[in-house]
Amino acid sequence: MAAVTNQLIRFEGATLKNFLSVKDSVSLFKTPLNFQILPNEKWAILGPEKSTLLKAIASKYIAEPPLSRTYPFLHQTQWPSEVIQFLEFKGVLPTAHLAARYEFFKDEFDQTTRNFVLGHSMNNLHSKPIDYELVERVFEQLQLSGLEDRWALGLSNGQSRRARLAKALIKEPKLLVVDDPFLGLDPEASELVSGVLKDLPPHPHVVLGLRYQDEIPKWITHLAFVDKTGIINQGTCEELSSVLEQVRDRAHHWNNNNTNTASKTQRQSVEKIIQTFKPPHPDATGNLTPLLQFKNVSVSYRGAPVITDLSWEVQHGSKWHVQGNNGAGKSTLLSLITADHPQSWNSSIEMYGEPRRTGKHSFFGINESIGFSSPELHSIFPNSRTFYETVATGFIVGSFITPTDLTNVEKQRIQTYLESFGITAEQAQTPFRELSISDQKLALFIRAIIKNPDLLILDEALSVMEQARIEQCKEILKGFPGAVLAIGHIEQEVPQCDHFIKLIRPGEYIIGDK
Ligand SMILES: Nc1ncnc2c1ncn2[C@@H]1O[C@H](COP(=O)(O)OP(=O)(O)OP(=O)(O)O)[C@@H](O)[C@H]1O
Repeated sequence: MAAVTNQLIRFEGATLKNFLSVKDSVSLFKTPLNFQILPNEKWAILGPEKSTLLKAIASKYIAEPPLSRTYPFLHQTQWPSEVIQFLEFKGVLPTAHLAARYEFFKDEFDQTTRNFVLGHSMNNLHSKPIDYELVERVFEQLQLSGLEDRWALGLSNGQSRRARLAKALIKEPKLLVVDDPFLGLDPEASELVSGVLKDLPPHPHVVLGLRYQDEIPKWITHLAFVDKTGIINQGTCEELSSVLEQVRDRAHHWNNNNTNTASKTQRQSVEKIIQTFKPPHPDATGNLTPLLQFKNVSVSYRGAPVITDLSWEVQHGSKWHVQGNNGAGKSTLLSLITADHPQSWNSSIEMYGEPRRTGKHSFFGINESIGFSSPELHSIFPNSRTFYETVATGFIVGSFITPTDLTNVEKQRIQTYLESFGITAEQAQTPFRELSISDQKLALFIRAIIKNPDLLILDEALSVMEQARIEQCKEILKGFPGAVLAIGHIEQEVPQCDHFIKLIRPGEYIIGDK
């Protein structure tokens, strides 16, 4: 490799190891890494192992031999780990439990968005005092102005992602590594974040992690594709454009390409599971009461309305795309249904034709017939559960404890789903923390559907998955007889729906057919 002194980062025959892992002798990639980034280049890393390479770029893991990974652009007195910010978005800000976002006694425990962003910046990376001008600029650029005094945990998914980026930027890193920068962002917010990352001055340099199906920002100059073997392709966007097309095509035509995925017989077994679904019973007059009804429902936070006079009916088996920009109130709406929201105990909300009432209905009773997956759930799910255990927790409402008394039918049902997704026995026993983010989401998806719920809530449930996994989940949902409410900003990541509800602003909703 040519000796260029101002390289940003250089891997030369580097073998990476995770010294924290029990398998500490195993290298993370099968082949050594040879890779360099120059300061005028803007790289995006793609592929199933993108997060591993991004972490390696961000100075995580051990590189062997010791000088096989270097940061020539850094002053020798600076430790890479102190001047590099690695940002990954595993969902909203982690909380102790799901309902925490919506609780009212939060002030004494929580912090404002401003304090969250400033964090421990007094001890910032260069031990410099906070640059308040930079803070103001970053708040403005990321359109966080107006949210400074709001409770950080109450921020919507998209708002909290922008707040985390702000937090990283005001630490004035020299290198900013961002995995999945656009996930969960509405198209406007994606453009905003892309613009901010593009216009960052040479310091910090930026490296992005993207999925094959993502649109590559025009300002990205180079790409690297990574899988378990290591870097399989690297070069300029132009050089790799046809390879990228081929990869995208392969994923897109997953249904015609059965390698490494479910066989026809396995898919048939899943169909059999779904056929065990109990159909809804019509009343004495032959009418079917809607599964869910909202009758002029309103929600506000400290007087600020989020949902106003919403009336909406969800019929058994109907499939809905819940749409709206970041902060429009989609998660609030769904938390009303799952009774995670304090204002869920509201007689204007009816399920199976019965108005919600405290005393008559309980959180557990309500959720008996609901399955769900969301960014909130993803961020608090216990890391030590294996893939299999994660799915098994779906049989018990509101619990992350693995049931010890699964029936044979339940065990068989889990097995069938795992086989249908091509999950090997070894993967099934892998702890959640060691699964790729795509497979973590898959485990949560199967957990949501495992008990054949009457209502399946998929809040960005397919969003971080690899394309082939998304297609597999969509395929299963096509035959799913329960009702589905799906949130997703990218159409490709939303299952096939017949209806949509679009939240525009409080009091303004569009409800229609797709
Ligand atoms: N506990 C709370 N206190 C104050 N405001 C809140 C609280 N929870 C949510 N909000 C605000 O209500 C609005 C709606 O939030 P919600 O999470 O429902 O939006 P969303 O449509 O799901 O957004 P996203 O697409 O970003 O996930 C946001 O402005 C959010 O900041």
